[in-house]
Amino acid sequence: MAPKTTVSVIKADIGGIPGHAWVHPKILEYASSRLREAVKSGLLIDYYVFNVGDDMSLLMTHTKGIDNPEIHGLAWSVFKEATENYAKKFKLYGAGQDLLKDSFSGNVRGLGPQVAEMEFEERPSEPLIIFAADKTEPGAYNLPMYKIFADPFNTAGLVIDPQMHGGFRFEIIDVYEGKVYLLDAPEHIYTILGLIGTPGRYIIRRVYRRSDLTQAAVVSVERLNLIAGRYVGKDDPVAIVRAQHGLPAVGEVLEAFALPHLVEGWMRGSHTGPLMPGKFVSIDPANKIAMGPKMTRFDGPPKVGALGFQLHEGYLEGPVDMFDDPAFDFSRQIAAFITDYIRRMGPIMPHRLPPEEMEYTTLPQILSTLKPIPVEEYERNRLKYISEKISPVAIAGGSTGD
Ligand SMILES: O=P(O)(O)OC[C@H]1O[C@](O)(COP(=O)(O)O)[C@@H](O)[C@@H]1O
Ligand SMILES: [Mg+2]
Repeated sequence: MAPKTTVSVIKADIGGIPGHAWVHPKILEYASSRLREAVKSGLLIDYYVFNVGDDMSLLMTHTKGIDNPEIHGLAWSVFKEATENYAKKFKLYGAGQDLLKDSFSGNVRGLGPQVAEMEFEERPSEPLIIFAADKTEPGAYNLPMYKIFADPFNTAGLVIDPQMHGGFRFEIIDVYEGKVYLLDAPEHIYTILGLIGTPGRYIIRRVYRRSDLTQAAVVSVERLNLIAGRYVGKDDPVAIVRAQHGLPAVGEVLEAFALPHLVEGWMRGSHTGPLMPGKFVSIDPANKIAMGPKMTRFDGPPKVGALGFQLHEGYLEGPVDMFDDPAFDFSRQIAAFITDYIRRMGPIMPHRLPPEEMEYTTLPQILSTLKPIPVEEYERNRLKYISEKISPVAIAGGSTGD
């Protein structure tokens, strides 16, 4: 059997410049130098460091398999030391934000960083697209993943290519209950949609070609708020998709991002907004660094970046910035238009998220200071209540400052 290659993407927000907009170039340089050493020592075959917004991703190739303590340990130490030596020193905003626990015990899952990893035997040619998004959550990939692997109006190959005609198997995780649903397209598409239409809870985590169980995609599914029990930013997710030769073509993978669908996240993790396909600002092949899109308007809008590679024996040829093309300018304009439109709703739902999703934000702290009056009691004494100089509702639990 041919040796297998593992592709790991581990990402964390360890501090932004300014605020939550971008990653400091020195942090990317530091991470690149650490991963270069890991190549020299033989732990990694190849790597690339990049960011989208304030999240830094470490793309690493090796032969150690998924969930490997040495690979996870390397990522953890890069994030930890970059936090200590750069983010804290420069007083970057939210230094160490995603490093939720102090002790590392072999795996970064559950500690804050997002992880997407896949181990596979390389095909004769292996195109890969790596996605990273900021100001949103793992369920943001539900709709594109569904389109790529189950929607013939997106992916012509589902109709035309005999290797794909048997469809794909979706692994969907319920992040609240810790349960997995395995469902097949096309037979179960209505059930799949019934689940993934709730992207905050049911997340497409892996996709397999049914004819031979080739894994085609993996998405990171860590939910920070569920780990931390409080608002610590959104779970800006990463994903890996393999393309071509019996899997969706590169263009079919990208097609799913042409219409900027609405996702949860954006400002304070509390708003719905369009997922804009973003362009990278610069690519530095010598240092293996790609500097990604910035978060600007209302800390967004939520953005996704896509880097394309050809993989060979673990080496990464590329990247190609896949959304840096006039074909996606129109998508960006649509996203800008939706941004402008939806922003006019201000703090009103559905622009602001529903109460269940606000549970982990700071809004409950504000609302809990109010002491509303029972309706009957109020109706009996309405004149007394309305004549009070300052609202008796706000005053009862301490002024909210309104
Ligand atoms: O840290 P603060 O000033 O309380 O602000 C909350 C911040 O949380 C965020 O939602 C964090 O975004 P990230 O999840 O990308 O870190 C920003 O939109 C916002 O600026
Ligand atoms: Mg972020």
